[in-house]
Amino acid sequence: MTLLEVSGVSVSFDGFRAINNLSLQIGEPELRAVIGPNGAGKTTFMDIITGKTRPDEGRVSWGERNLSLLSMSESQIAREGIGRKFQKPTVFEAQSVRENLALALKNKRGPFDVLFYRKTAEGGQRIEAIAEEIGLTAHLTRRAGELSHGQKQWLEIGMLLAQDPRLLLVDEPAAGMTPAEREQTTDILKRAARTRAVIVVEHDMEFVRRLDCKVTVLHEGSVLAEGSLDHVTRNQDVIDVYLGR
Ligand SMILES: Nc1ncnc2c1ncn2[C@@H]1O[C@H](COP(=O)(O)OP(=O)(O)OP(=O)(O)O)[C@@H](O)[C@H]1O
Repeated sequence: MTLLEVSGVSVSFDGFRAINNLSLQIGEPELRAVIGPNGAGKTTFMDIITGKTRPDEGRVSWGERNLSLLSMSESQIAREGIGRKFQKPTVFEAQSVRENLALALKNKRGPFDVLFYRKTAEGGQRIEAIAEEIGLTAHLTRRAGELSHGQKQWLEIGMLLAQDPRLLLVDEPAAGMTPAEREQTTDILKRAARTRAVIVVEHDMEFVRRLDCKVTVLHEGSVLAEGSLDHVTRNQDVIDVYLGR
């Protein structure tokens, strides 16, 4: 089913159209990569979905009831189940990996989770399961500040997964990672996208290839091409504006 539908969205900053009549749909579950040259509008696109930037025109509808995200605040959107991973990891460095995950579980969206979360066996099991999912089982007792850059990124992805998002937005996860970390990151994102929608903005083509998913190429605030990576990289417009430079 379609989870997110962006249609005819435009936004200008000081007369410059950063997003120009943008339309795209994301399914549930789905893994989607969004690529495009600098200034194509990738960050602004995510800012619109999360409610940080309000478009001048268009619609953004969400879920089976086609709710308009444009009439919701940033925190309402987060409670709807839209999580965002920024480029820079923001984990609690002085706390252990386990404590970081426990904190994220405690702050889980939804009224019941906040009221009834206890240090229960179930909470412990969830932490173990998430640690397994992000490949940090062997590091649960370590201070987050001691982790490598890649491990911190995984921990933050784990903290977002603890909130059980329906849509996870991930901004340039490969940046600053070693090749081995990149490989593990693609595995984590692919696994996460089995049960939810995950949108990954990424410049690294090798990384996008390994994600092995549908790709949307943005250019000047609109969709230039969409399809498999092979399909879009054969597109002459994509070669001209993005790949051939
Ligand atoms: N708040 C703002 N005020 C003015 N201009 C902005 C603002 N936000 C974005 N822009 C402009 O809108 C255009 C799109 O920017 P955006 O950051 O969305 O592109 P991007 O595809 O994420 O680029 P990059 O790959 O460099 O991160 C750019 O020309 C940028 O300078």
